[in-house]
Amino acid sequence: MTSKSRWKFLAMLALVLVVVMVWYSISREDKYFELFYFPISEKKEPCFQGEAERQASKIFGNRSREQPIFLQLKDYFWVKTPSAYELPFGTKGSEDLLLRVLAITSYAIPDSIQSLECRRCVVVGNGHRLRNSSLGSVINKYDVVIRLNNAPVAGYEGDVGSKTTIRLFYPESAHFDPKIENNPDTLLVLVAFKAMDFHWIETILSDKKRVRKGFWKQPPLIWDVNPKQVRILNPFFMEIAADKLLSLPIQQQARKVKQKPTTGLLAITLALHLCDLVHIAGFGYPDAYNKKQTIHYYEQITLKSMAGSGHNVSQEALAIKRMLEMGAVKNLTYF
Ligand SMILES: CC(=O)N[C@H]1[C@H]([C@H](O)[C@H](O)CO)O[C@](OP(=O)(O)OC[C@H]2O[C@@H](n3ccc(N)nc3=O)[C@H](O)[C@@H]2O)(C(=O)O)C[C@@H]1O
Ligand SMILES: CC(=O)N[C@@H]1[C@@H](O)[C@H](O[C@@H]2O[C@H](CO)[C@H](O)[C@H](O)[C@H]2O)[C@@H](CO)O[C@H]1O
Repeated sequence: MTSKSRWKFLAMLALVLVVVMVWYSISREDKYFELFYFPISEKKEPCFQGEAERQASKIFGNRSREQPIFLQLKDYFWVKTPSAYELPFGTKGSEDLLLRVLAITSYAIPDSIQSLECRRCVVVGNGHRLRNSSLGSVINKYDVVIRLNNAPVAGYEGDVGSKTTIRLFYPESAHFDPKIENNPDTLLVLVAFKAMDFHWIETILSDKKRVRKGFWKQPPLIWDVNPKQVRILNPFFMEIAADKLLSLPIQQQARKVKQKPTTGLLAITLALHLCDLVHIAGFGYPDAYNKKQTIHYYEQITLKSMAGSGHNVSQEALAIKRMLEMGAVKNLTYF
């Protein structure tokens, strides 16, 4: 081989190598995107009865199958269901307050959900990734749309939809006018973190004397809702989200800032037990060094606002990635 043709040969070899490397990295990226973001088709995703429950048992074990989604009066009135943990992971010590709340609220899963052959659910996180996503009409097509805290819908319908089947909240995160951001039949599901949260909902619903102290932010004192639409989430789901997804210690009395799952991670845990198919949207925080990036789709606040909240967002991201990788949930936004 002359030196000229040797060079030609080497150049060809280098070119082939570059092509192979580019192809390999593109195909890997495709796989990555398929895992953490999946393209939305016009057709409804096929739904398989019991699929989410099968996935849930891999993550959370079989104990969760027997647990009611919402707390029931009979478990506290006729039998005194013992709980191993205090709020937010159990009801130990809060039974009397809880009993009064359960006497005026309901626990039933509405017929509109109960009668579905297969329950397609979407959990809408409050993340900035929903902004300009145009996912509104896609979100509205799910049978059950789960929203969190005071996340607005009015004015953001194009990106987040307008249907709200279930909204998780606690006193400090309750919207002051629940009629604006919900549908007439939205289930308002209280996530209790402390005994005062039960006291708050009782005084609001039975129009008793309000207590202002004991909250980290002033909750509504007048709240125009029908008690029949209020449910109390079984704290068992907080326990398993903390234990199985984040490996947090459940008994942690000595610690100053108690670590706990975010309401969104709790909602995914709930959905895996209530639904047959679980999709998520609007999850994911900016990197810690991204100090100016706003975190919500509806307001300008940064990660700094979450200091002292007791959440480990990087650990949560790993937990969500794990659920995406195993196919337990699918993501409508990127992750
Ligand atoms: C200041 C403060 O305490 N902020 C907390 C707020 C606040 O209390 C409410 O918005 C009411 O005003 O609530 C939280 O969360 P927040 O209401 O912000 O968001 C709801 C859930 O969406 C997911 N999320 C949000 C933003 C983002 N960039 N990525 C996300 O994945 C999370 O799973 C989150 O749970 C909460 O309840 O978890 C957690 C936040 O720490
Ligand atoms: C002891 C106490 O009240 N701690 C408060 C935290 O619960 C609260 O975190 C907030 O507590 C909520 C429950 O009440 C939710 O878990 C929410 O995700 C979380 O951010 C932070 C908010 O800045 O303020 C502290 O004083």
